[in-house]
Amino acid sequence: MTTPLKIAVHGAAGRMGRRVVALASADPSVEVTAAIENDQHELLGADAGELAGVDTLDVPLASKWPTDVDVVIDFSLPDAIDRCIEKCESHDTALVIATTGMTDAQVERLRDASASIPVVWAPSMSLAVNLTMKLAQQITEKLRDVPGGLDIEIIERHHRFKADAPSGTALKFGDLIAEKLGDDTKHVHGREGHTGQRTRNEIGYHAVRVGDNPGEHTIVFGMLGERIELNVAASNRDCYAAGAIAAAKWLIDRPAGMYDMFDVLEM
Ligand SMILES: NC(=O)C1=CN([C@@H]2O[C@H](COP(=O)(O)OP(=O)(O)OC[C@H]3O[C@@H](n4cnc5c(N)ncnc54)[C@H](O)[C@@H]3O)[C@@H](O)[C@H]2O)C=CC1
Ligand SMILES: O=C(O)C1=N[C@H](C(=O)O)C[C@H](O)C1
Repeated sequence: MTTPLKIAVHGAAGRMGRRVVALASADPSVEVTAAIENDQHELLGADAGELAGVDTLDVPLASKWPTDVDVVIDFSLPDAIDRCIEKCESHDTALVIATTGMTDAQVERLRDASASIPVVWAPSMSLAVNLTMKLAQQITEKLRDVPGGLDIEIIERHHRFKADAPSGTALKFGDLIAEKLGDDTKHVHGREGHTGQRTRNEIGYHAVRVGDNPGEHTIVFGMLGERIELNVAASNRDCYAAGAIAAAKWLIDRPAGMYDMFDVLEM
């Protein structure tokens, strides 16, 4: 048997961090060796397995950066990202980064780091979401020049606790669709007041925050006379956690570089 991949979960006490710990603890090919949290977290010292609702792992929630780790899986907050990138770089550790809402400067910093460490960065680790992104691009390509015009709007729904809007996934859908629409695409966030008629080159974004929704995206392709709606919805967070663990396993044999879930899923 090969040695299990040593994983550190960054943001281990969060909604996603706990699911990563839970799924990883049931997978013999990986081992959670560290559970990183912010230095003010009230649960520091608690066992990461117990927090995740599985067996005790003897891995305490800690803020100190661990040493013996193959891959860091990050589901945290933008404020925590600078340290995470810096530590992965200085420890020469592969990084799967799932946090959304990063600033442009942080994305630049991540790109710099990927010159020396392998990084998977994706706003959604879900197989279904990434497949839907490809479908959205295909539909856009086919309908872009349809007589009467094509209107594309992205509606995302998430739980009330989500801190960023629109979702990272909605923004990525928009960027991928814009690649097929052309350079003059305008990204329009919500509409209010006397907006005038919709222009032909815009993508509209609408962020709904309700209850405990773990993530849902609907891409509306509206034409005169008919429309297509692509809907992809999570029933729980395990699609993201499983995707992140798959990304960690895939990443470990790669050279330094910036990868995404299309690379991991070979799409
Ligand atoms: N790429 C993907 O597939 C997905 C991405 N996300 C993103 O992941 C992020 C986390 O989502 P949730 O788990 O729902 O949020 P959450 O708020 O439940 O968890 C974030 C965790 O990060 C911790 N944290 C804050 N500062 C830290 C620091 N300095 N060091 C280490 N940990 C720190 C918090 O204490 C908290 O436990 C969000 O940006 C969300 O949009 C969420 C689901 C899927
Ligand atoms: O915060 C969440 O929950 C999610 N965030 C990601 C995003 O912003 O795209 C991915 C997923 O939709 C869940």
